Amino acid sequence: MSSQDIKDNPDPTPFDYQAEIYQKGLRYERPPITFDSTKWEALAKERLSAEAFGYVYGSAGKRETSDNNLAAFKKWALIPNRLVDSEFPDLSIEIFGQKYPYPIAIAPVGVQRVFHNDAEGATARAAAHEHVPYILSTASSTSIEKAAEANGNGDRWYQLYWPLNEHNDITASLLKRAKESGYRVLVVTLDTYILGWRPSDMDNGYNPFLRADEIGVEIGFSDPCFRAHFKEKHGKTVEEDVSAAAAEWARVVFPGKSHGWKDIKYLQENWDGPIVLKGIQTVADAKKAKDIGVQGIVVSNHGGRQVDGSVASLDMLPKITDAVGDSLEIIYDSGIRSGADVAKALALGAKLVLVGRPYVYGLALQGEEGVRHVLRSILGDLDLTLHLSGIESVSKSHLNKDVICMVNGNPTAN
Ligand SMILES: Cc1cc2nc3c(=O)[nH]c(=O)nc-3n(C[C@H](O)[C@H](O)[C@H](O)COP(=O)(O)O)c2cc1C
Ligand SMILES: O=C(O)C(=O)c1ccccc1
Repeated sequence: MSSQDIKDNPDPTPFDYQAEIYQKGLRYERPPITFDSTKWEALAKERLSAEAFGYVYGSAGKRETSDNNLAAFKKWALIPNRLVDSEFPDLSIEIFGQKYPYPIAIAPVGVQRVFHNDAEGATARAAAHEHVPYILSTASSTSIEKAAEANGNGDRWYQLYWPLNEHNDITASLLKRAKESGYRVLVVTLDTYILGWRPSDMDNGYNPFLRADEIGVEIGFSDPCFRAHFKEKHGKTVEEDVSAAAAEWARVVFPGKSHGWKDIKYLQENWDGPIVLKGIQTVADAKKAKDIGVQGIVVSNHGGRQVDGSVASLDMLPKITDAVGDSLEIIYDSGIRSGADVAKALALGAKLVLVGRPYVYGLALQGEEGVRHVLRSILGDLDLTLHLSGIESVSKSHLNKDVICMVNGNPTAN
């Protein structure tokens, strides 16, 4: 066997991955990146510039929300059940009418050229290889079409940073491009109509989105409607003044003003497919999402990057699931760092969980292979965590109070 073993196996299960790692270990072959998920951040810090690391690691204000997100997972504990006569767990889920082998997806993350030259292309390829849905950010360094090409036969979703109504023509153009390039689900991010107060980026004077070297503006610069708008307003083409064009694109997608609930209708009229609202943190908003007729929500606080001093996203998950879980698909992000974290979010009501910063660290460390490593690590960890807890499938762990309890509190398991 060669070091190509894992790559040559077109469909290794997470368990195959673990077995091959130990076999290679017998031949003194060590994996290029650690399996200790708590170390990826520090390794990425060594690799990236201070600005780039500050950008991904950075959070709003004193990092309280970010810290709360991580601490919230420690308030819950899995409870292993014994003598459950079962095979390896079935990790598959069905969401929006499609079956997926695993309950995780790639969170939308902008400006990926900051982290690796292969940028979104690497992430989109890694996601397709690992059969994990890929979500492309509007703030990407790669166009909608090129990311789709890299993602190939993978399942892809498009995350919209939503221009105000006066720019509905640009919104319609982005949606049309996404549809034509095979993006299936529309994810509308509601919590970032302007960037939060982020001390690390401000200390570095660093906003990659404003940079004219096409780090986060590729989707705008390749959009015919945005190009026409820029020409009309500035009397020049995008290429004739890339700095002004980058600033204009930033104004269009981060206008500093939020839409209202009534505006969702426009998206429903212009997107033929499931719509998911990302950034929901209250039961009241979850109910509004349900009433307005979208298909899903992402319970998320943007990894604590927007509002400091706020509630952990995980703390809101059970409440929101109780209120709307039977009428909407509930997706979760903010603070997922390991397989056990995924298992906890599933038990507390999420159908699907988005992995954010960890895969960005993988991308920084080793491009496409690094992202694949992080996804396989989290999945392998999840697989064994469920199996060794006597949980036969992801669907059985969903909302199952027999597999999770609160530490130092209730509700406890039976
Ligand atoms: C560097 C970075 C860029 C991000 N860019 C976007 C984005 O363009 N669109 C979006 O909806 N969310 C974006 N997010 C938020 C993620 O989708 C996700 O909500 C967050 O990373 C979850 O928190 P966690 O990574 O701490 O688990 C970004 C997050 C990071 C770390
Ligand atoms: O940094 C972020 O959290 C984010 O959403 C974003 C905003 C602008 C450009 C790229 C990502």
